[in-house]
Amino acid sequence: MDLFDLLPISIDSHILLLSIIALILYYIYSKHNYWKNRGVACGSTLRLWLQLFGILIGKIPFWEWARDQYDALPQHKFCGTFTYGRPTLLIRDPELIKVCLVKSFSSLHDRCSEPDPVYDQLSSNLFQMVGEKWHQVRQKVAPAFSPLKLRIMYQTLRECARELDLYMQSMCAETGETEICVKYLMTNYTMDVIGACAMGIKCNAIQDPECQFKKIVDQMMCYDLRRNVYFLLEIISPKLPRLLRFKAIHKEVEEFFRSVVRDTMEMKKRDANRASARKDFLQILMNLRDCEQAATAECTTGALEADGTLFCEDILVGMMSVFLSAGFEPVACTVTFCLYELARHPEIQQRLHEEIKRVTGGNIDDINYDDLRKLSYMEQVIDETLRKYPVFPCIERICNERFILPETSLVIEEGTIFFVPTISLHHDPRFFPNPDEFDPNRFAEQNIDKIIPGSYLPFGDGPRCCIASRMAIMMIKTMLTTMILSYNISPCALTPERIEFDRSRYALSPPKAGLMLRIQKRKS
Ligand code: HEM
Repeated sequence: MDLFDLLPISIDSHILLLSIIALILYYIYSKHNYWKNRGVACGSTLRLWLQLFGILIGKIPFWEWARDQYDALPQHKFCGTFTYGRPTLLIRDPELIKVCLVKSFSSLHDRCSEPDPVYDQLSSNLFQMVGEKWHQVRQKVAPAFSPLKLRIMYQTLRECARELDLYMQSMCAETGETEICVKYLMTNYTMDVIGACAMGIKCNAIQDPECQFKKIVDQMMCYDLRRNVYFLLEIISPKLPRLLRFKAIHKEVEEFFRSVVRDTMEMKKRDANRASARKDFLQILMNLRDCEQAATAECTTGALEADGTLFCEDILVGMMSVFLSAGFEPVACTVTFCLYELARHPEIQQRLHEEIKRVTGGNIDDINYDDLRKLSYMEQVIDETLRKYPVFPCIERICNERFILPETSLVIEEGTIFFVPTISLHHDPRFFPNPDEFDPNRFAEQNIDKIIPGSYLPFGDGPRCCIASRMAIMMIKTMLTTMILSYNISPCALTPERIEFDRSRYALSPPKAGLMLRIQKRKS
């Protein structure tokens, strides 16, 4: 009796099984040689594939995989790896990162996942768009984030901040203090802000934390098996998910967004003539769509092709979904991390409080847009928070044409993925000495020149960087001013010594169980 006789399958099945295993091993081996044959350093293949399996089943977050690859080959400027079957170049050198993201943009202008408007309606968004269409949409949408537009938007932020303050006052009403899950509080508040700025809708997440809107947006930022399988299929071949009719997003999420955007557009049309109508992003996109429709009606042979409409309903829905999901989590997480560090560093919090008091005159209702710009120490604190906790921990690009990696003779094939592990750069002692220490002084005027270009990338770099970085900083500043001017933040018995990140999120996120801090009303 041999080993095979013990197994409950036939000899044909054994041969099939062994052939499949042999094929997989051959595939892995041949992939490993891909970089070796090109003279590019590459880490252990077995470890890499085990990690990728861990990502697929949701046990390892992507950023941990990238960090591991970065640490494996410390003496190299870049190293070869694989994202499932796709050759991937992980860049470790700040100068080369700058070159790739900025100078070589024409060869590296897209991210890995392509939109498929027919099959996945939420994918028609700025984050996923590729090529010329991305370029045109970005150009048209960028003015919505100009300082002038932000100044108008600031009024909406202040209204939301007032609600946050009222909520905090009610929490501290009895004893003057409370212990609160700041992640939960900031997530709800950010949802209200993003809902109001993006679509002019009142989510009321602070008052009603169970609101459906928040649940849906929250779901979009979570790793789950469905998403990971989709990602795997897409990396094997971008057309594969479509062929298999497999979607990354649950149908209910897509339908929810579509109906919210449709209803809000209807409401806006009805309110169009009212002076109080809000100037939110949806309104800006609707105006762009109206201009486009008018231009197409006047001139059918214009710059846009017959099927090249930029602002159709799918794009409006997709853009709203990305503004909500890309905006909500990073802002909420950054403020949570910041409050945690301020609680642990009372001297930094004190200096920040003094600055806010000096700049604003101490009255929360008097804080205006220009005051925010004068808060230079707060900027240092935010920069350091984003250094220690880069909520977007990796930047990715896909090579859209064969090109030679600058300053090398390495030919990069079309379809190769480029990975920049921001989290590793921000924690590399070569660029940031004592990286675990929270030290806003790194970003003080006299030290700013010591930061090596390409080593600090919280908002990415080059033409494809975060379109809303100024808006994000304005939101974070508004939240911090509201909290720090009137409340003292300190650790409580449940505050952890070290933060364990939530491994089920795309973004670097505080622990799933929450992050508890003590909040006391200040006396003056
Ligand atoms: C602390 C807050 C935020 C951080 C740290 C952050 C960071 C980033 C990063 C790293 C990227 C990728 C950049 C690259 O690939 O080079 C990105 C892209 C993007 N972000 Fe943000 N972001 C934040 C807030 C927001 C907000 C509030 C919105 C919208 C309301 C937003 C909308 C976008 C969009 C649409 C893109 C894609 C841009 C494009 O491909 O053209 N982000 N963000």
